[in-house]
Amino acid sequence: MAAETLKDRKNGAVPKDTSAAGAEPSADRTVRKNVAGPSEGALLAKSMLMFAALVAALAGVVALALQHDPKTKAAVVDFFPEEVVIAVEDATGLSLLTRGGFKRESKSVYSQDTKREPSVQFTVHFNGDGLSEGLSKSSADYPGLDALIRDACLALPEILSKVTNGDEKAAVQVCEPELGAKLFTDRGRRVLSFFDIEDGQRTYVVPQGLNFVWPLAKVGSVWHPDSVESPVPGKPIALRQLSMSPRVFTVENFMSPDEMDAILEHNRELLKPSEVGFAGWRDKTRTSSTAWDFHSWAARKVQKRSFDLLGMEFQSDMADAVQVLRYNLTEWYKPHTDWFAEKAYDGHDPKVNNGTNRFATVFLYLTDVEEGGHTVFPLSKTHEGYNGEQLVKPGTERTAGYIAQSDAEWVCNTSSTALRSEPKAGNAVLFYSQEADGSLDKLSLHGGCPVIKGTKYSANVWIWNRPKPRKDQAKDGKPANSNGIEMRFHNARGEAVELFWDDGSDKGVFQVVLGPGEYSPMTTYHGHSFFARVKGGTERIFSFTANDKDKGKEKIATIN
Ligand SMILES: O=C(O)CCC(=O)C(=O)O
Ligand SMILES: [Fe+2]
Repeated sequence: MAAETLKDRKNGAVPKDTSAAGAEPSADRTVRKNVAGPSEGALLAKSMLMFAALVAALAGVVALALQHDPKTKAAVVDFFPEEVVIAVEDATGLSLLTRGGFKRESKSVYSQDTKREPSVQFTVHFNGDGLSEGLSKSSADYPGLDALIRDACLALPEILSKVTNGDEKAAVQVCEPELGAKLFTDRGRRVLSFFDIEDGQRTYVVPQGLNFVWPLAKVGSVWHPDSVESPVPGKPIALRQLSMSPRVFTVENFMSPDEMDAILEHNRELLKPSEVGFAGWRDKTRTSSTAWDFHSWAARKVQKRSFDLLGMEFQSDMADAVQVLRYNLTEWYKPHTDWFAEKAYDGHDPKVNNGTNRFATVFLYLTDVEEGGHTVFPLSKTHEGYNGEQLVKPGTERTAGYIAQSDAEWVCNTSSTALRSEPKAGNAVLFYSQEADGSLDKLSLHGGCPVIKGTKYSANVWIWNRPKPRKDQAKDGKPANSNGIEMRFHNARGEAVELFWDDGSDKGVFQVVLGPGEYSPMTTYHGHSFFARVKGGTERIFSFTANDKDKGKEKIATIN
């Protein structure tokens, strides 16, 4: 079975070639102006654009300008292809005067002129952990940032051992900045030198192999990330924490009206029922319509902004195409996880052998919805307004991606206290499919509640923790969409069943849980066999082998 089969089932139509991403948008060139006064920074940035060589001269100019005070000296202390930092040394030591230019990509390098960095006090916490006290550090105690990162990372052995599954050798490696251990501020800025840290700030160490996740504060807290620029002047992007577990945030002011219009314009005519292959038939777990947007400038721009939001470098092979959705009246998407639990490709577990899976979803609200259409998180018990009620049947959370129909209906019901994120044009909801240590988060179960009034347009930006598996890594070696057999399994029994791909082993390869009456679409190939068991049972109650003669037909395999 190909990896795409699972995408088909979970998320609708699968594009033929996810690498066919089209023209890259022009890079979001962000002038960093948090340190310098805006006018100095902007001026400097302009100068640099014209002549990089001017940089050195500029430092001289600044130095000259300051000559009236004999105690001050200026020097270029940090020079990247796209950024310059000029520091002024005065009686109190080195203090930063100005910084301008564009995002840098290289590692921190220190000045040739002066190796001194500012002396700052700050705390270091582990990735994602906004709740502990953290380790108190002073830049003055370290010869450089790398030494600090290594030391702070290794000083958190208990958390570290979760990341490395207790492997001490691995712990030394994942804490090594040369190999990729990083430090971030509590505003999502990658720390490349001590200049990036403000006195008293919290910072987060991210071991090699992991990505930064937004640390948890108090539910209801709001902050403005440094990692991303607002597309709407005067309306800064704000992160509002909705839940601790799963890790969910509203992202306010994430898109401009022009961007939303452009995405809608580009995709309106392309929307098709979310499950492909069978004209006129809709899987009842997902009734929306879908279009995959590889090309529109706006989708690419918002996708890139989503990487910025997450503090990650944009990499096209770490994202799916933007998936645009339309929900008409009563349409919905039953709760599910966005990550792939099934072993459709080698290495679906991010914690094993550099595995990769979906890491985070930035779910875009492209229109307001008059009523309904909320994104619901049925397993959250850490949000405002939750009253302790039993939202889903006990045990559901042990079966990733499964929820009983009646529970799904209940959590969308306005009288339940489940966490629901309101669809509001221009906003997004950010949630993580993985925990800060790289494990898949079963509690990230979520769905789109039925639209009660109006139409909901929205879109998924999916970001993976590492480059996605190549199609030829699918378990059966068959590349995607290689002329497979499109079919559906139907559970006609009154109890939930588990479907397995028969790989010849006793256990088989788990595919999906089918509740009573449920269907699951599947792309498979001639000769491939499947079997089913009653959920939790051991006996095989059904078997099926795909046959090429079923190609192009509405093949349904009924489990009864
Ligand atoms: O429509 C929503 O609010 C959520 C949709 C969703 O979870 C998905 O498309 O994967
Ligand atoms: Fe989803």
